[in-house]
Amino acid sequence: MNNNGEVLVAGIDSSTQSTKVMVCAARTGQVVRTGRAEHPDSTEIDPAVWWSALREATGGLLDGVSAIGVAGQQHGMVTLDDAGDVVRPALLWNDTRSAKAAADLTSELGGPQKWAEAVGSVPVASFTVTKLRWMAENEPELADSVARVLLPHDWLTWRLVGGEPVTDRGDASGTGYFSPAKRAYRTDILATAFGGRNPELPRVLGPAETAGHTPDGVLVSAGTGDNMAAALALELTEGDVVVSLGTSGTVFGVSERPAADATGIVAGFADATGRFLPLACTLNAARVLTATAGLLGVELAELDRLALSAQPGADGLTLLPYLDGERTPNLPEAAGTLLGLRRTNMSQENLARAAVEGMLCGLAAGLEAVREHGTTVRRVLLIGGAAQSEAVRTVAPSVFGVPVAVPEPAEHVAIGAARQAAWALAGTDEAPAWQGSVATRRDPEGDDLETGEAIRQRHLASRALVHEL
Ligand SMILES: Nc1ncnc2c1ncn2[C@@H]1O[C@H](COP(=O)(O)OP(=O)(O)O)[C@@H](O)[C@H]1O
Ligand SMILES: O=C(CO)[C@@H](O)[C@H](O)COP(=O)(O)O
Repeated sequence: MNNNGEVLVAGIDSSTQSTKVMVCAARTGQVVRTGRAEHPDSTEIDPAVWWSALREATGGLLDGVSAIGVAGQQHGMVTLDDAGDVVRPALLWNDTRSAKAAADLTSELGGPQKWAEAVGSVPVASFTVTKLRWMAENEPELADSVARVLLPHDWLTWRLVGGEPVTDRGDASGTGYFSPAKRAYRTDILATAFGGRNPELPRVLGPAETAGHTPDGVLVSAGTGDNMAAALALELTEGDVVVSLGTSGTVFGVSERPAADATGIVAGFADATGRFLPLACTLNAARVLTATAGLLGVELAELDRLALSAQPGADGLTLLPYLDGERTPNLPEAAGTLLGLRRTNMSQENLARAAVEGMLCGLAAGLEAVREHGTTVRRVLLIGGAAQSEAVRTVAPSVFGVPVAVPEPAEHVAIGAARQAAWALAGTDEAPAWQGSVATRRDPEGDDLETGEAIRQRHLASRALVHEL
């Protein structure tokens, strides 16, 4: 409670690049305090680093807070031994070493269709199940000492409350051994993947259930995956589709029905309310812009200025921005490609524009896929770090071909985790109605739709040419 007698809740977002904290009024969602701490740039990480970041980001902010919710980057493999100690550094969602394990597992279970039916998704290197297979094959002695497997948010929640580890449907649905439709683990799939081993899994809590209490008596909610938390913050209704531009680029909407896409483009996740969250994810989003800015030797604001001073289409330059490999399309070993260079178009402006367009085209393909799988797309809600970019905000409506709204404030994952905490505290059937955020909206104008379509088609043709897709 604060000095005005208002009940306070805290949401924590432990995502790829940083931990963010939002302390909010439980009744309205108004943000009263914020905190942040950075993570190292690596695809494997000792979970103790997340714990230090959580303590740093929350330092002094939790006084008077009645409930906490933790949202985390999805899929990361946290392995614990009998004593509860970490067996090896966590392998993160963007670590592609398990690409072959993913392909092997896909055929062993009878192909993509069987996987989509069993767990809602076809596994790629991001999924926890593939990382366990990789560990079983490459580190069998370490695998033998694994007594329990958790996800990043499960582990942090457990560090806060102790006792029996728990998770929620949303995050569990990204493991590859949980069926969102049946709301149950597939321990048979886990054992097959992990060389016959049967590690303990966290108990799956309902959306408003309590994970436990901190030693100071603060309630901790079930927590969830970062994309699920963002969906909870934005109170999505039919027709709203989120595009999140963080380390990953994600496209998702809330659905009453589970998805089962045998092409593997759309993952059939669960959300944090009891519904479903069909989602497409790219490995290359905000960092395409930071890497391009680095190459050009400019700050992000200057990258924006350069991109906006080039013509749409970057005078024929196309960047396939697979700088960290790619997940959608499934090209884990790919590198980036710049096509269409001419002496006359080799400018900083065109390269900056091609970076923005190339990143957004990857998301446009995801948008098309979620649409094909039954999600109505009336407008895009643009969130995540790179939604702060003026160039991204300007180019997105034409490349996506729909109106784009940019809600404020920006840390929606942490706000969603805080809303879940307020829900668990209230113990009501529905999450508390919060005031929501004001969004600035831009519609495609004039020739934007034709221009965007031409940019998308050129991107797809370039993809097909380089990667034989
Ligand atoms: N104005 C901006 N233009 C482009 N990128 C930005 C801008 N502001 C922040 N970013 C980028 O957003 C990323 C962080 O976004 P965030 O959603 O917090 O990522 P994650 O959740 O994956 O940790 C960083 O790569 C950062 O450089
Ligand atoms: O793997 C996925 C979604 O399936 C990623 O979206 C991760 O959940 C990481 O999110 P960010 O740190 O990029 O927000």
